[in-house]
Amino acid sequence: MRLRHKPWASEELAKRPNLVIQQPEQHKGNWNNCFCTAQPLYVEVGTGKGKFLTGMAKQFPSINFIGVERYESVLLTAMERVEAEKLPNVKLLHKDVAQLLEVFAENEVDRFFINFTDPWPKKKHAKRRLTNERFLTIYKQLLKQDGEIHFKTDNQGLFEYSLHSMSTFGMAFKNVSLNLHQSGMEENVMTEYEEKFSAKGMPIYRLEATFRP
Ligand SMILES: C[S@@+](CC[C@H](N)C(=O)[O-])C[C@H]1O[C@@H](n2cnc3c(N)ncnc32)[C@H](O)[C@@H]1O
Repeated sequence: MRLRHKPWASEELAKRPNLVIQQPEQHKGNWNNCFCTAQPLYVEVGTGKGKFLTGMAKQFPSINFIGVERYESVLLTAMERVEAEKLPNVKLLHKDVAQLLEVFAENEVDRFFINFTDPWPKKKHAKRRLTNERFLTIYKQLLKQDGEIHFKTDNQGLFEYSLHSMSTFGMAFKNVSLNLHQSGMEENVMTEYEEKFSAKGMPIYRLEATFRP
């Protein structure tokens, strides 16, 4: 992702504390209190500019959504998008996914979405992939008993790596697709990157996975 440095981003994000949660650690175990309604909690890691999050929150008002993103300049666009739609069921966190154990309690999350995460193709960078065992350990602790991970990517290498990484971790799969847009799946909300890659004719890979089959 090409990042445009926005030195004012931090200040802008801090002006919307009801949307961009400033000290998320304080809400650990009580995220439902941050929303108008107590309902299932879905978290998108590496949310980017928030297109998927916003689309999902509109489509599923009876779910609470949190988007996690480590770059403020990107999160700012997500914030503007969510604000424009006036969505009561979305919050944003400026955090690295590696820090999520500080922010959520065990069994607090119903679903994680990992969309078009950076593939980090070099072997020496494998630990940075959001489907590496380092991150799976975190998701496992935070997910409820029947919680799921939904993963989409355009990158065949990352998809194969993730299937291997998740199955080595003992996870079970369902609804695996090697060409999502030809699979007839309804209700697919496209992400920013998904739109870009599918417009170029690239197949989109997708899977759903659980830790406790
Ligand atoms: C390639 S973009 C995809 C954005 C969006 N999910 C989409 O599909 O359009 C990946 C995003 O994940 C974020 N990201 C990658 N690793 C992260 C991490 N460890 N913690 C938080 N965000 C991360 C990046 O900053 C970037 O915004």
